Amino acid sequence: MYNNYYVSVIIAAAGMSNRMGSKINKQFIAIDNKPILAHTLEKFEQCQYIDEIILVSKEEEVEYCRKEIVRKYGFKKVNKIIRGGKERQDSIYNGLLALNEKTDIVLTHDGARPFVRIKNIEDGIKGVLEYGACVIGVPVKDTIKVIDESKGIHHTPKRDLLWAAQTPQCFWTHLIKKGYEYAITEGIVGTDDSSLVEKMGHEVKMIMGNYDNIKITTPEDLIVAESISKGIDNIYLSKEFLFQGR
Ligand SMILES: Nc1ccn([C@@H]2O[C@H](COP(=O)(O)OP(=O)(O)OP(=O)(O)O)[C@@H](O)[C@H]2O)c(=O)n1
Ligand SMILES: C[C@](O)(CO)[C@H](O)COP(=O)(O)O
Repeated sequence: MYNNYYVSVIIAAAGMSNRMGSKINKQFIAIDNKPILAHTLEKFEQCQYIDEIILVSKEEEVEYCRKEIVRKYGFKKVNKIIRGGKERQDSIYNGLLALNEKTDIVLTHDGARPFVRIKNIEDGIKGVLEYGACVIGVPVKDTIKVIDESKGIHHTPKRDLLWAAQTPQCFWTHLIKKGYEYAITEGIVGTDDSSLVEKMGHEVKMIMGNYDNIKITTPEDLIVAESISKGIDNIYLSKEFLFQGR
C-alpha cells in the first residue's frame, strides 16, 4: 500500500539514562532475554513499509551497537549508525542529516520504546499521507494539573483534550527538516519532534496508539516491561474471567 514511498526511521538511542540510574545505557538492559534496543529495532525491521533505519547512538557505543545489537540480531535495514548529540533534539537532527536522499517519509522513534506495534508504525505512515504530520499517542488517564514555580496549582485543563504523545512521530521529510531548521533559527528546544513542526504553525494530527507503548525511563518501568513482554494479550484473554464481562 505504501511501497511507492521511501520510508526511513530515525531511532534515538543516544541518551544518558540518568533517570534509570543504570551503569549501562538502559537500552542495553535485557527484557525477556533480549536488549531493549533489539526489541525496538525488530519492530521496524519487521514492518514491510520501512526501507531504512538510521540508528543514533552515543559515539563510544557505536561499535557496541554494530556488533552486539545490529550484527548479533541480524538487522538488515540499519543503513547507518551515527553519533547523537547533547539533547534528544540534537540526536534526531543528526539523524535527519544522515537520511537517504530518496526518503519521502521520516518516522522518529525512541530506542527506549520497545513495545511499539507494527500497526502503530503503519498507522503513522498512513497519517502522513492523510495529514502530512502525525504523532502516535493515547488519552491521559490521570487528571493533569498545571502548577506554578512554588508548586501551587495554576489550573486544571479539561482532560478530554489531553493526550500523551508517544513515538513514532511521522512526517513528510521536507516538513520535519523545515521544523528542525526553524527551531535552530528561532532557538526553540522541544521535548519531542512534533512540537517543532507545531511551532511553525503546521497542524499535526494525533493518532490513537496503545497504552503499553511505554518509554522505559525509570527502574519501575522495567518491571512493567517484563510483564508486557510476557504478553499483554494474555491479560486481555483473561479479562472476561477477571472482570466478569465488564
Ligand atoms: N541526547 C539524547 C537524549 C536522548 N536520546 C534518546 O531519546 C529517547 C528518549 O529519551 P529518554 O527516555 O529521556 O532517555 P535518556 O535521555 O537516556 O533519559 P534521561 O533523561 O533519564 O537521561 C531515548 O531512547 C534516548 O536514548 C538521544 O538519542 N539523545
Ligand atoms: C519524544 C517523547 O518520547 C514523546 O513522549 C518524549 O517527549 C521524550 O522525552 P524525554 O525527555 O527525552 O524522555
